[in-house]
Amino acid sequence: MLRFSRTYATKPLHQLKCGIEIHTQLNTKSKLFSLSSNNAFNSDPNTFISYFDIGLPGTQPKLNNEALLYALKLSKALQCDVNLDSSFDRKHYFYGDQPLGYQITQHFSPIAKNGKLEILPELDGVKEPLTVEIEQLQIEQDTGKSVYVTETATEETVSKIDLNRANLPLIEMVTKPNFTDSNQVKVFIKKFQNLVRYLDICTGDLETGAMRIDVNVSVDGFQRVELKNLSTTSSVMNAIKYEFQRQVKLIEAGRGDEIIIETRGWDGSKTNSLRNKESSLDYKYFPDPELPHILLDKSVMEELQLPELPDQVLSKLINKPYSLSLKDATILTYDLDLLRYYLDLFDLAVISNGVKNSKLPGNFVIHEILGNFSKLNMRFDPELIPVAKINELVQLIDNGTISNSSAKLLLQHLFNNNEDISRPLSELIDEFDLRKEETVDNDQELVSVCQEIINENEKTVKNLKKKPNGLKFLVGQAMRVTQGKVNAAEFERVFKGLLNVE
Ligand SMILES: Nc1ncnc2c1ncn2[C@@H]1O[C@H](COP(=O)(O)OP(=O)(O)OP(=O)(O)O)[C@@H](O)[C@H]1O
Ligand SMILES: [Mg+2]
Ligand SMILES: [Mg+2]
Repeated sequence: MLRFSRTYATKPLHQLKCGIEIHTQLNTKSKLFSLSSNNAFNSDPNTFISYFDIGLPGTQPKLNNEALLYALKLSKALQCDVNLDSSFDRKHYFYGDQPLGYQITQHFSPIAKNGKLEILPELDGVKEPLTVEIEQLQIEQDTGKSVYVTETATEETVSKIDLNRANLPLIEMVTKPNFTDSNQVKVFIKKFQNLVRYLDICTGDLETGAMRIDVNVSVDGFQRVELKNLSTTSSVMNAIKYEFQRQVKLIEAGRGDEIIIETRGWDGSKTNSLRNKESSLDYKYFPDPELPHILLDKSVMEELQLPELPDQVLSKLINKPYSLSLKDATILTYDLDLLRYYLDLFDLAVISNGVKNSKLPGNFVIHEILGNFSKLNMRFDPELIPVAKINELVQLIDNGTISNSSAKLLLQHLFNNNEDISRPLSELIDEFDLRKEETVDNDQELVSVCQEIINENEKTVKNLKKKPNGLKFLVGQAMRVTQGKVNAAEFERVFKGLLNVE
């Protein structure tokens, strides 16, 4: 018989270690070192370029202060030590999409170091807390794009170059290798994405390349491998899992030394070597003589104001007066438009108009409104259903004019017949006969409806002890009979009384 000691059985056999690098493209008005517009996404190739962007001799870089401001905002949000004297360096390599022959980056003296981002059980739904240490932030230029096209006439593959992206501002953020499982990486990416959106410095989208992630993976202290071309969070996760397994197999076969420092790509199902250490370039870094140092006064960081950040918003939402579940609060923080809509509704309905059931705004926005948008296959759009309308609806439920289910029907109607948005709700309520009837409000009436349903569903009633879900079925029947004019909770109460169940 096999015996495992307690520690042996619970300790993972192999230790994963991961550090990540994220390139964040800043949504400034102009490029990093020129005045061409930073608005090139989806436009014709080579239409957003200046002489400097394409590397014409004699042109000189001038730092865009807006990009610097964005970098400082991110540094502050990540609690970094900001460097009061940072500078730019040239990283040399030859490639068609890099016309200068070098990339301007911050190699020797980056803008910020030693930050952190906390992953917390109470806000991020993880089991263990994790402090992700930020090694550094550096400001650098983006490169152009190479596009490979096969000409139909000659069947020759040619490489075309689009320099719209050249010289766009990027921040490279490098974490320490603090991650020990892929889920932590996923949570971190989501958190970072949300952070840059709240700071309004980047769209945070991976699909468009506005955010690009490289992951470094090592196992049991062997060499690290860098993974590139990861354009979705799921490809990041899958690539880490695949690479972990690949390295574990080598280690278990006693071939751990074959794991070499290299860059590997992800093709959707496996990682493939792109370049190894021997072929890695010597970038011959040296300080850019054309760019002055960035000299900052200490007071700049103290005076820099940040907007409310995602973690602060999340804590606000799960506490009074909102008291949302972590899950619902998280959904709201992922979409700034939806968050504003919810807060406006809560303000109007609960704070200004005294709606007693403070759960109604959350239930309507997160479940009903989002549900209707997703049925229509649409992104949330606050224009389609004005918040004032939902405020009215919520009040009508709260003061007992209509039931919850009638309100949901009404909302669905407004989604499907958007022209009715301008009609008063009272008119629609009368038209569809949704007003709660006084007689139905009366317990006697409810009892007789429920009794009839009990008589018609003997089997469900008999099995109720074994299958308590049967109660929901009975309530559903009663709702159907009364066309949703009575709340489900009312019926549940009467059924429980008549059937003597808890
Ligand atoms: N043993 C390790 N296992 C996994 N990751 C590691 C390990 N050691 C370092 N890393 C990670 O590797 C990354 C190194 O990034 P950094 O930008 O400093 O250098 P680089 O990858 O060599 O340069 P480049 O920017 O040219 O890719 C960091 O995210 C760091 O956390
Ligand atoms: Mg790297
Ligand atoms: Mg790097």
